[in-house]
Amino acid sequence: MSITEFEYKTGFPALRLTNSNGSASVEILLYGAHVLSWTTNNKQILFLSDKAIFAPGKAIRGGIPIVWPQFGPGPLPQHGFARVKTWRLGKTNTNDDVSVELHLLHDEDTLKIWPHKFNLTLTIRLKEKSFYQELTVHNEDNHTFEFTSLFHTYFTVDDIKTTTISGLNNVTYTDKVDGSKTKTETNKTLEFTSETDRVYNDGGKNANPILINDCIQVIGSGTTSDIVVWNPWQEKAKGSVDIGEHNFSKFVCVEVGHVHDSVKLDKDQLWKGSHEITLLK
Ligand SMILES: O=P(O)(O)OC[C@H]1O[C@H](O)[C@H](O)[C@@H](O)[C@@H]1O
Repeated sequence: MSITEFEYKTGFPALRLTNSNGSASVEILLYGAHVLSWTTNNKQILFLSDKAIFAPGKAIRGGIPIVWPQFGPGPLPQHGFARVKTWRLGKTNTNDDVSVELHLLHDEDTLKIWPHKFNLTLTIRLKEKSFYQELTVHNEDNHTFEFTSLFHTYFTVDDIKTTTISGLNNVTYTDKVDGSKTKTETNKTLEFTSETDRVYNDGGKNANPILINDCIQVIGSGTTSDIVVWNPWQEKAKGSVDIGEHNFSKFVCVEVGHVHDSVKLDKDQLWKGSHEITLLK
């Protein structure tokens, strides 16, 4: 079991966590507390675009961006600022499962655009077949603040056209590619034939775990029970500088979080949200 510090590309301090027999590893940038890669059983689970842009202030296309304190468009930049800030390494543990804690504290720049004092801790834990992330939000201000939060995970798939997702049957969702209409999932298994951008409200309350291709299981916590499912499809991927037409079929985003409404966090209070991803076979 080890934790190694290294530099990713030029100027991006990074960490590599490896389990005891070397069969699983994860790579994390301090920039965005961004998980770039998770391999287990010699299989890369996450998708990272070959056109991803690594530059200060830019979001990285692929891996697991942390969406906080705002999901989607709004008064703040799209998906908030946590994914484009540099986090600080805190506690590490190599005794049981290998894990690290990363921290992000409010600063002059965040206070200018979001006038609330916060302290975020992201715990990342690697087990042999699974990977766990937990975000703790501490309200360090003297008033209540609100936020939405999401683990924006990009999963690598052989072909989006043959990809299936199960576990969402009967769950209500907002269809962002159909005028944000509210619908109920009628399919036992979700398949992809066109651009898909859906916010399943309280998806996680549904007792079923989410399964991607019957092989990867995704589970949120009680506080993170919404599931966003996204693939931009060919045209939008072509128009996106950091995706590219050739990449649209290679990934699906299955994102666990709390986005159907805002979390209201009182002063001095803590909020925790997590997800666990397991390779079943
Ligand atoms: O391009 P980004 O800002 O990273 O957002 C990528 C996607 O994130 C989520 O999945 C949203 O539901 C989509 O509407 C959005 O297009």
